[in-house]
Amino acid sequence: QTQTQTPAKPNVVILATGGTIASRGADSLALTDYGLSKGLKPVGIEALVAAVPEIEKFANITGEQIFNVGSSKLGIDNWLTLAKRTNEILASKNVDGIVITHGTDTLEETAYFLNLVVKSAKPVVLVGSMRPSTGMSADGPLNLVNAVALAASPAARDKGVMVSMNEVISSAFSVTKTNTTNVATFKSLDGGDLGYMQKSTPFFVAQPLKRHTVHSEFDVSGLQKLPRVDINYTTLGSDGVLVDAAVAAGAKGIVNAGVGHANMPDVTMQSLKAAQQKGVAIVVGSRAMSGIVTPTGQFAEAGFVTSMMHTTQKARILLMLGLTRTNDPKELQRIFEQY
Ligand SMILES: NC(=O)C[C@H](N)C(=O)O
Repeated sequence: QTQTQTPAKPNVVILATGGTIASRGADSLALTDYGLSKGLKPVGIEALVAAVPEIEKFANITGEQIFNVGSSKLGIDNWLTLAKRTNEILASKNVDGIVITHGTDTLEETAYFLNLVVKSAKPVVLVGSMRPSTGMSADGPLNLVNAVALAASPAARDKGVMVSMNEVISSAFSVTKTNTTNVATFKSLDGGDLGYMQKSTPFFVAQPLKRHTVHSEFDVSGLQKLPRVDINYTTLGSDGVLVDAAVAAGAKGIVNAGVGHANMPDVTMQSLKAAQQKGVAIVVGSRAMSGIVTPTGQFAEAGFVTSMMHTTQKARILLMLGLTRTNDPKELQRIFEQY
């Protein structure tokens, strides 16, 4: 008599950090006012998992509550804790992938940070929801099922940190939140989407070409903090007052969100040059949502680093990590071109 062995299910850990996916509203139509601001305690990881027994189909699940806050309340200390715990979990032979539930407001930032500091090729998937768990047509349950299915899939290995929302798979490098409340809020800028989730199966169409995870030189394992980096937002008629304030506050780096191909008023340029004289690393980027800022003209002459294809919020993260290794503008420019 022969026995056919069913292949063992993958093991996926869900690390829960909070956000709308873990929030409750007063009623099913409370889609923008919910959660702690309404005095309603968040849902814990056990309840999140219990609400979607379908995930058992794809993986054996272990849940862990690491934080339970809205993502606008997270700080750099949370990032370091999350990165260290993620690396610990992924180092285990018994873990095949990880899902991180997260508020959507800063989800792209945490995804990109982890994309640079996770030391594993195993799938890492960030997921959230736009509607609270109690909301009508809540998007959290299907998002969570798809995220687990993606993290359990061997096809998702070595794709860098991914975001799985609304049946789309995005890379940490490209993804950004584009709408305050709509469930289709996450869009991929330069680089495009990685693929789709359909029937809870990943269908990839692309893979990231930028350095990430096991291909990254950044390591936060011994770090307790990151260098302060501030962003200055440029508008018609803006000046350098906030750049000067950032220097006074102890910034080690400043990302200027310029207009167009990183352009800015002359007074802003003067403040950035003065900051550079004091040893502050300057990255010039653009408030435009896509495109490249290459090192040309006045910025190259000033020895500023250019943001390449990073939005300013991601340029800030890359500069924070870059500054843990060097403050040589040439090396930082190399980093902005490779990641
Ligand atoms: N949809 C969400 O998750 C938004 C929420 N305010 C958060 O980022 O925590």
